[in-house]
Amino acid sequence: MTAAARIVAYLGGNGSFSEEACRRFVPAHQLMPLGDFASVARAVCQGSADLALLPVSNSRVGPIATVRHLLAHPELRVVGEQVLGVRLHLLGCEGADITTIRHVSSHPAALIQCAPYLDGREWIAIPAASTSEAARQLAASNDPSRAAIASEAAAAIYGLRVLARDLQGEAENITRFAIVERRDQFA
Ligand SMILES: O=C(O)C(=O)C[C@]1(C(=O)O)C=C[C@@H](O)C=C1
Repeated sequence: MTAAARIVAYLGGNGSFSEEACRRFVPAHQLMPLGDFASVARAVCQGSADLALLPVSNSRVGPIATVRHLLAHPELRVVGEQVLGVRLHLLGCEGADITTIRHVSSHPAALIQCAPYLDGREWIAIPAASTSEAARQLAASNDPSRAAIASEAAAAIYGLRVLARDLQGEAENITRFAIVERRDQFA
């Protein structure tokens, strides 16, 4: 990564794991949250962002196919990699507890990471654009039959309660992030 980079694009809004990765691994950069991985990659290709952080693989899920595909774009190059430990919690609104939940929403990668916890529960899993978006939508719905799987930071930001902690279980749950630049940026 070069010293000249200033704007970093990433998936999610406040409280996403990608945001946590940005704050840790590329601090002092201006954050540009976007709604999906393709928009993040496009922002770097088109020059509206100087770099991007994208999750490339997870210790439970394996490679994140969509992101691998985007990173094959000839205008992009990976300039660094960092790993983030991911702790996933079940969040609910006021009045919710484990017995009121019927639907659970999160990013598909997070839902897979929690499969051992979710298996055997008769909850309907609803994919969301990111863990933080699942938390934001839950807070807006204020519906005690719904839950989101997201970070502790997302619980605080969206005023949600943590109903159950560490759904990823005890084994290490690590997501590897790629730091990406436009290939010709400093040519
Ligand atoms: O949804 C988020 O919070 C993200 O940053 C995405 C993402 C991913 O796609 O792997 C990042 C880290 C975790 O593995 C779960 C979700």
